[in-house]
Amino acid sequence: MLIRAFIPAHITAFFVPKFNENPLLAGSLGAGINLTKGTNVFVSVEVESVLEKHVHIAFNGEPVKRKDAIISYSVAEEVTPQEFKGEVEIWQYFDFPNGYGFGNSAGGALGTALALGYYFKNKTFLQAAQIAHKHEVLNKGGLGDVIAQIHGGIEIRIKAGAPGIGIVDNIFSEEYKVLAIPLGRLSTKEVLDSDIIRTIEKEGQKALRRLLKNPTPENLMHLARDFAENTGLLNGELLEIAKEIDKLIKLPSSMIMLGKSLFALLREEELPKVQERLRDLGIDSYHICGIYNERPKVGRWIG
Ligand SMILES: Nc1ncnc2c1ncn2[C@@H]1O[C@H](COP(=O)(O)OP(=O)(O)O)[C@@H](O)[C@H]1O
Ligand SMILES: CC(C)(COP(=O)(O)O)[C@@H](O)C(=O)O
Repeated sequence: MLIRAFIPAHITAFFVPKFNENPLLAGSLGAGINLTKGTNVFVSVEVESVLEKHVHIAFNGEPVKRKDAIISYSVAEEVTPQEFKGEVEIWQYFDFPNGYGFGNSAGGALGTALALGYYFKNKTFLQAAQIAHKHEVLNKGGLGDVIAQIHGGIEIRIKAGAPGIGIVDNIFSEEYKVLAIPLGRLSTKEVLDSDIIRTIEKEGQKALRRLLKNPTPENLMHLARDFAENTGLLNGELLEIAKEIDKLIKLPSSMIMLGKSLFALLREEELPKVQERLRDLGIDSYHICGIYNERPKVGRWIG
């Protein structure tokens, strides 16, 4: 039996890290957007063909070693029952590159947890999601991606913590397209461990306060851009490209936390001009997606 889980990519607009020794109480406040593109995880299980439990993970069809996918491996080992003997194969396919701020590590972890929970019927949705959150936080892959991904939509994290503990709200929105431009990697772990984190906390709190007073997608983009520039994370070439895009659309573009990537909310009619400009700038790898307003999907996969 093949199980498939779809987890939306999640882009963070701004955030306030909330560290805690208990990973279920750790997380983040902030806001972000779930996309119609993301991570598909396929799980197949073969029972009793071997004397022990074997877990294999592949990213986009290529097998990955345990140390390169420690988050998903840890999740798989915890969700698969201890006494289980057999082969567990986990195939993760990403629409966006790893490490560019699209929450791939969380998507892979959550997809793995939900698909295995579905197969073994040994966890509830929230129990599986908490295991994904725990390993994501312990390995500093992210803080608030998992809880944001299970809520969908344009989200505001108003109380930090794991799924079932933190609180996520949603902003009402008209039809917007999301332009996402992956331009480079930025290690989430390195940023979370660095000194910028103090400025991130201050700027993130300010943005959250202002967003809750005026909770619109338009305000979100203005606050995201202020956060990105005031923290100094958005600079150099990335900032130059953002300014080019801003000349063509109504709302400011901003930086995807935490990756060297940009995003913008735009109307269908604004697209052709932006696409033309991106072509002129020599940027051909960008994505246009919708906002994903549902919960992640998990179920039996037939063909
Ligand atoms: N699906 C996954 N499962 C486990 N680990 C992952 C997965 N995707 C990415 N990682 C790990 O996380 C690192 C990138 O983390 P992060 O910067 O949070 O990326 P992203 O912004 O895509 O979430 C990668 O270098 C890789 O080691
Ligand atoms: C911004 C970040 C801390 C990291 O995001 P990513 O690099 O996409 O895993 C996120 O998890 C959040 O809490 O908002």
